[in-house]
Amino acid sequence: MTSTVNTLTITRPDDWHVHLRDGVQLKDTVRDISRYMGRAIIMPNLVPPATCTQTALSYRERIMAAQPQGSFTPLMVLYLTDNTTPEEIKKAKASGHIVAAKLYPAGATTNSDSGVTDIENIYPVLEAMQEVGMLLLVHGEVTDSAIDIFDREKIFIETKLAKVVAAFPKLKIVLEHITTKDAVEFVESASDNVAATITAHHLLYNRNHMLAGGIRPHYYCLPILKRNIHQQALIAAATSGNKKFFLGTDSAPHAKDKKEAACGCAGAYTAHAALELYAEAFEDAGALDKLEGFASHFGPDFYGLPRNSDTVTLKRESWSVPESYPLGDSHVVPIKAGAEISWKVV
Ligand SMILES: NC(=O)N[C@@H](CC(=O)O)C(=O)O
Ligand SMILES: [Zn+2]
Ligand SMILES: [Zn+2]
Repeated sequence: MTSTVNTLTITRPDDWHVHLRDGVQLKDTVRDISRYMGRAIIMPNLVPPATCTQTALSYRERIMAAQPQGSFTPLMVLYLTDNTTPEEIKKAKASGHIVAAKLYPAGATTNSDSGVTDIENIYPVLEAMQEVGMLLLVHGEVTDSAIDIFDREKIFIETKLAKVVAAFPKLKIVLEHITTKDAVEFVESASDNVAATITAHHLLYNRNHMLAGGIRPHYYCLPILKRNIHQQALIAAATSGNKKFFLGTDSAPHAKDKKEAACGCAGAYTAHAALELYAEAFEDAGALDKLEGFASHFGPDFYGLPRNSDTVTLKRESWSVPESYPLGDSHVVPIKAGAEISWKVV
C-alpha cells in the first residue's frame, strides 16, 4: 500500500551555494533567497570579484540592505586568486562574517578570470585556512582546452583535488555542485572533512534535456549536465541520508538575452522554487523522508553551525512557473518556466 504525503514540515533549510549578483539585480535575487532560506553561502564571483575582506563585507552590507524582512543571514566567501595571502585569510576569519574561501580554477566558469592558475600557488593560503578553520569551496573542473567538457570534473578530481585533500587532511573542503558518479564516489570514500553540494537541476535533468530535440540554453550551466547514469548517481547520493551531501542550488541568474545568444552564459536560475524543485526530485526517487537531512541538517553540521530552530512547510499544490521574473533592469528565465511545479512552500 502506498500513501501520498500532502504536507511536509521540515527544519528551515539553508542554501550552501548561491549567486546573488549585485547592483540593481540584488533586490530580486535577495527577495527570492530570503523567502524561506535561513542562511546562504554567497558566491563571490562578482565583477570585480570579492577578493578581500573589505569587499566581501561591503557586499554583505548591500545584501542585508536589500532584504525585505531581515531574517536571512548571508554567509560570505572570499574569492581566491594567485595573490591571496595567509594574512588576508586570518583577517577574513576574524571578521566573523566570512566562513569560507572559493577556489575557481582561472577561466573555469562565469567571472573566474582572476581565479587561481595553479593550486600549488596557494598552498600557503590553504595552510592558513586549515589552521584557522576556514572552509575551502571548490569549483571542480580543469580548464585545459584539450580536455572534453564532459570529462572536466572527473579529471579535476583525479589530477588536482586528490592532491589537495591528501596535503591538507584537516582542511574542510566542499566540492561544489557535483555532476558525476566519479565525484560521488570520490566524496564517499574521502575523509569526513570532504563533502559536496548538489543542485536541484542536476537531480532533475541530464544532458538530453539540454540537447535532444533542440538546444535549450536555460539548461546550460557549469559543470555541464552529464549523461543519465551520472544523474542517477547524484539522485542516489542526495537521497541516501549520507551527511556528506547537502543542498546548494547554484542558482545563477543571467539576463534572458545573455542566455539566448550565440555564445550564451552558463547558469540556471532555481531560487524562485529551490526547495520545491528538490521536493520533486526527492519524491520521484521515493525519498521525501530524506529531504530534511539534505536540505536542513547536513549543511550546518558540516560547516560547524547550529541548525535552524524553526520550520517551513511544503504543501502539495500545483502552480505554474512564470515565463520570466524581473532581474534588475532585465528578466531571467527560471528553470521550469511555463511549466507546473507540484509543491509549494506555505
Ligand atoms: N554554475 C554556473 O553555470 N554559473 C555560475 C558560476 C559557477 O557556479 O560555476 C555563475 O556565476 O553564473
Ligand atoms: Zn561553479
Ligand atoms: Zn555557482
